[in-house]
Amino acid sequence: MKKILVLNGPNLNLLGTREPSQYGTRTLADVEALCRDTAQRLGYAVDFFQSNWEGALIDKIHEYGRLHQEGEVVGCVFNPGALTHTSVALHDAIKGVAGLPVIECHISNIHAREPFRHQSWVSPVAAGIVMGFGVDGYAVAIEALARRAGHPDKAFPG
Ligand SMILES: O=C1C[C@@](O)(C(=O)O)C[C@@H](O)[C@@H]1O
Repeated sequence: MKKILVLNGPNLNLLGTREPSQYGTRTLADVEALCRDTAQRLGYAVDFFQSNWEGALIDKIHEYGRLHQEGEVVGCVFNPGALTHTSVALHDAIKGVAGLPVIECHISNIHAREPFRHQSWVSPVAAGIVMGFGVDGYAVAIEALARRAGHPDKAFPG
């Protein structure tokens, strides 16, 4: 079964208790279950990873860039957290593994928030962006990757 990497950056381990008015009450474990269910329905497996460390996220992007070239991985759903707004290194990592489709995913609509959140270093190198749908956005991003990978019949049922 081909894989989708779901990658989460800093502070997303706190989901459930972190600013619930902004991010809701579902935990990262709930997000993982949602991602696994959605991917399984579409015929994919999920590798799920969270880190508060920029370098660990960069290493994962490099690793899954290689796995994508080998045909094992169809893409990555990436919520970079606050690194979205600061990290040229993540921008370069995604650019450096050109070919790995990365869907940038945010729980909140970053454009409806503070001005410092309006800039994303990831957007220019993303295959697509999902934001503002709460944690359901992860499922939307996985379905979008499945469509990209050539299973339009299985994506967005109903
Ligand atoms: O950590 C996060 C979460 C976030 O990426 C989101 O999912 O809405 C938005 C970022 O601005 C913030 O720093």
